[in-house]
Amino acid sequence: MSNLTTTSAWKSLAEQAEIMKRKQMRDLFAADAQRFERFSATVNGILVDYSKNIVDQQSMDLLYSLAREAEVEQWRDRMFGGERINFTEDRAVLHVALRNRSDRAIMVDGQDVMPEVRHVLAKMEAFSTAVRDGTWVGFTGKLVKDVVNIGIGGSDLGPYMVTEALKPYGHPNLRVHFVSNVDGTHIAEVLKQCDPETTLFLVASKTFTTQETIANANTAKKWLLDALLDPTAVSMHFAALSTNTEKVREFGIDPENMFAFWDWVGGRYSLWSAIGLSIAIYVGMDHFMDLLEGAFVMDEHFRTAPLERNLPVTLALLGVWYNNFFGAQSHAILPYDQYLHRFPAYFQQGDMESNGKRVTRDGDVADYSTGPVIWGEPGTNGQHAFYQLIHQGTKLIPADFLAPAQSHNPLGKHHEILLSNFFAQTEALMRGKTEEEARRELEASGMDAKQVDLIAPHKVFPGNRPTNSILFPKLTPNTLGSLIAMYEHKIFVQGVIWRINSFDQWGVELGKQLANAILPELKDDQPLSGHDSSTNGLINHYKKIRR
Ligand SMILES: O=P(O)(O)OC[C@H]1O[C@@H](O)[C@@H](O)[C@@H](O)[C@@H]1O
Repeated sequence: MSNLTTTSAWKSLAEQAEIMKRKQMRDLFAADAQRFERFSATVNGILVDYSKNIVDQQSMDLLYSLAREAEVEQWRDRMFGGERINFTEDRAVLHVALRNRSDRAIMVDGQDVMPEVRHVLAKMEAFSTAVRDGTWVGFTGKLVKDVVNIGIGGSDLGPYMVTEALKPYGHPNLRVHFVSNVDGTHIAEVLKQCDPETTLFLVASKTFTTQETIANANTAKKWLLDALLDPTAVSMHFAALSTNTEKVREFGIDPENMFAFWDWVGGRYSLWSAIGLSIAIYVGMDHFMDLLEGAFVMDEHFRTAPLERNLPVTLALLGVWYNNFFGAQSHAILPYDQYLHRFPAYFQQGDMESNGKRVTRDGDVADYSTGPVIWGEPGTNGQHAFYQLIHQGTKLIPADFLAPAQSHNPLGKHHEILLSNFFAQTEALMRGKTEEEARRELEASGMDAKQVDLIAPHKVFPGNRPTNSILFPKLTPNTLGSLIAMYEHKIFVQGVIWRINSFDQWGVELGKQLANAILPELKDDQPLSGHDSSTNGLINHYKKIRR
């Protein structure tokens, strides 16, 4: 047995869960007029209402004890203190340093990293301002119109999500594009929209060795040079965002145009670093700094608030509650804001690459469930697609609903319609509809008794489906920064409780290794026999039909 499931907090939670499984949230609300006040909190203007969860005060108290027993506070302090908590890669975990807006030093190996952080921010400011105001021109003297970020995973998802989320703040004469997939279609379709004379490429790669990114960057370079015919043009149309100076130089990008970051910035936590240059160019450095500021406010809350009032901690514990005591396999993120349409995809990497682990810090295989499957789509689209299963299916799917009170596009009644759906969904998921209520409704519609018997069971909603509602005034850079940081710390806390290292990603390596072995085997049409029969069969079939 693992240490985790034998702790007293865990055992008490298991007993408590059995009690709570017999309760209905609608009864918990009826019994406690203060339930909303008790189970909601606001940080930096973001209201998180977690009252629509299958918990009572006793459940929450036990969850906070679990966090205490798991030493969440100590681990949090070790992260902020620059300790090498990512022990499998022997690295500190300091994305919080990137948005440290105070003058507090953040130390790694006895050295304050803040001067370097500020230096790169100043360089990003100078560069992004020059591109935005037209001081920076391309090889033929023309202004930049299209910025193409070439990167994948953490070097793509963050800047892509944020530039989509902050479109209302975007420069009117600049377009940003994101090329990630090694499928040539991705870059081909983007380049069709661009003119070599007015395009700036940002090659974003922490390692600068990622196969997809280097392939796309080489294609971009060729496309540029085929048009501009002079190798010196590269320095005016390419910048690199990376930790690997050597590889950047080898690729032919001017070190002047290199924006550095450090091994203590994980890929999926890197949008706050030089990887965010596309954000800074598109929305301007002031707004980028607001994004950092918002994250900093959440960092300070996470660092200093007692567990019982700590939002990331509370959200993490509720996730553990369903994941480990109610058998939930997934968690939905449902933004009622079209600008946040990439937010669920962003946290698919953020959460699943962090907590999709089965080996504990002690090297044992966990005998309990760890990170959930993260998924979601913006409301109201999701309502007309997969909410059926959330409402009436056999699976328990805890969900976060996010919405701004004010729209950037206040057209007619659109926003009220949107928000009425946001409020209605969590109410419906919590209350459900009893058989008696369903029957009464059908009878009132004039249906005869036989038909009512037939239809009523299908109209029953069991309810008791847990949700968090996250409501904020407006999707500003500052609020977005806080929201992202809130989820990052939630993931951190869960990783601590599950005793895993949330900061490595060895799980992506095996596929890379095998692809590298197969690539040379695809060169000629010789049939293969060295793999299993399925892999041989597929490759040999491909070789027959590829031309
Ligand atoms: O930024 P680079 O080094 O190109 O990595 C891009 C992505 O690669 C993947 O394999 C993962 O390891 C991700 O965490 C990472 O964000």
